[in-house]
Amino acid sequence: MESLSPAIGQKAILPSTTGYSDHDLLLGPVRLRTVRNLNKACRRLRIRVQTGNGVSKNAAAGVGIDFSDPDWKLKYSREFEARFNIPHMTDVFPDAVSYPSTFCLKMRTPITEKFAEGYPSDEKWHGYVNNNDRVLLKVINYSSPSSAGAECIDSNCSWVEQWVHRAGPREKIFFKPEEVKAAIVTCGGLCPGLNDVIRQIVITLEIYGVKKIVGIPFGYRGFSEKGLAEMPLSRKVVQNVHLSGGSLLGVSRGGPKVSDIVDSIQEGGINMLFVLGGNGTHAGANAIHDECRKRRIKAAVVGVPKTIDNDIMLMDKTFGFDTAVEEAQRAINSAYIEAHSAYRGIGIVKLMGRSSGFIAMQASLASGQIDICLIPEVPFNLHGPHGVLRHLKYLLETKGSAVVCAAEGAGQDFLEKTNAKDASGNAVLGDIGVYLQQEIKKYFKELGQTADVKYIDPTYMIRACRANASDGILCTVLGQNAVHGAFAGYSGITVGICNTHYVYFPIPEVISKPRVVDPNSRMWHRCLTSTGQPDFL
Ligand SMILES: Nc1ncnc2c1ncn2[C@@H]1O[C@H](COP(=O)(O)OP(=O)(O)O)[C@@H](O)[C@H]1O
Ligand SMILES: O=P(O)(O)OC[C@H]1O[C@](O)(COP(=O)(O)O)[C@@H](O)[C@@H]1O
Ligand SMILES: [Mg+2]
Repeated sequence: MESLSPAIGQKAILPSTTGYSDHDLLLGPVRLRTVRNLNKACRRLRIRVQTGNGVSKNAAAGVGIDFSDPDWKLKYSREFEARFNIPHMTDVFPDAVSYPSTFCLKMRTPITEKFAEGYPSDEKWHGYVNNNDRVLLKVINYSSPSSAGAECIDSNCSWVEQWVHRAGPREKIFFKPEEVKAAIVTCGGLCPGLNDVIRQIVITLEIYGVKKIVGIPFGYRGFSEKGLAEMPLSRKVVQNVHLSGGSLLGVSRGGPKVSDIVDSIQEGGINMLFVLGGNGTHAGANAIHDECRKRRIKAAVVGVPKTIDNDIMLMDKTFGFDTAVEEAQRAINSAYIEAHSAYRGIGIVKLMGRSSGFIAMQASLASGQIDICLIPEVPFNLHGPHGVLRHLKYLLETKGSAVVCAAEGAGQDFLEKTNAKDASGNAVLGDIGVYLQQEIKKYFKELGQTADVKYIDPTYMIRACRANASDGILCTVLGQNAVHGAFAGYSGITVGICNTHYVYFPIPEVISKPRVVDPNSRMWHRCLTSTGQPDFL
């Protein structure tokens, strides 16, 4: 490893291989020879090393801005507003006609069948969201770029307001309910809460007065594969679907070209499409939205982000994540019991998380039973004086047992690369859990010491289950807001929760890159505090 021995008061530039890069750190009176020592020193000096992740974020945020311009903040805010503008039907059809909303909870019974005489409205009802309502995207005013997790635009970390669009029902709608044919599709892997979202979309569409609602079977494939017919949906059909996990409609990876999907949309007369899926699905949804615009189809394409990995940018969390973390507790607790009851027992639990370690981090934090948490975002050594194996030896000597929680994507550098891809083009990863189990057994065998290693892989169990109560509520609000967004004439948008408020984002902003755990974040530091694990570097 590169040796670091800068003088006191000098700036240290760390090698990029450490996972920390390009940051400036004023050093105190500590001789620093390795990154490990530097990390220790940082803790002693109570200063934090800015991660590569955080710095690149900071640098990216301020790119192209002339900070000497006294109006730079105003200009930045304007550019931000333009970036987060949500596409509307009137962008393409300036003469599109709007109608008073049929979503008025004061006029629910009886639900009007015909709207020829005009739509019911109640002037006294103040349940609508104004198109100009906004929600603050960032709520922390960082006083310094060295504050944990600081996301700064300029070198002073100046406060600049960043607003995004508030979700909810609008007073004017751009679709006549009797002319709507709405379709719902669920793509990618399973996620707790898919049925809850489907249910809420159907129920809300019916409240608006929509009669033609269909489900597209088995993801985007349902648009093209022969023999897969649309599934008629109604409140009656979806009434109890949230009581079980999975997707009523089925899911799939891979599928037809975007142009074929749009052909199918056109042929089927679909003018509202609700797309439930992760980053891949949203890339598809945005492409469908673009293609619809190109063909001048008056359709609304609205996404609802679905991923237990929680790897979608800008939102507090995605639905299903909390449930997955909760389900993971059972596997962790079993691993703990096995390890704790065995003579020199070691439990390993592998949890989903292809490129983001949120499930492993939160599940470790929640359980309080994990000694070592390994995630894709934080490199680690297995062997050597500071490796995971040496620490396990220490744990067996001091505690008598140990439990490791590894995210699926952690430590992939140790495994042979196959370049295999799934039908959607996602990399198929090697099994880090099996590898850890083998290496741990080998290590203790070579030492001539006992280690009773148990590996638990609950992979599909944490997502093939019913949503818990908090996810159920999140699904409800997201599903309803997806329908409100479509009726309001927006398209190419997705719904999310942001600082506890519900918002609409333009799709490209949330899929520009996967959301990952920031190793400089307070949450990762809290996880390290809880497990007590060293840096493994
Ligand atoms: N860049 C893309 N453009 C269009 N469609 C995509 C794109 N990436 C993935 N898809 C499609 O989206 C669907 C789900 O993608 P996948 O990556 O499997 O799951 P997720 O949406 O959960 O990330 C698949 O049918 C896949 O073909
Ligand atoms: O075996 P499958 O169905 O491809 O799913 C496994 C993948 O599901 C995930 O939870 C993510 O799924 P999505 O892409 O659907 O969000 C990954 O962490 C994991 O690799
Ligand atoms: Mg994905």
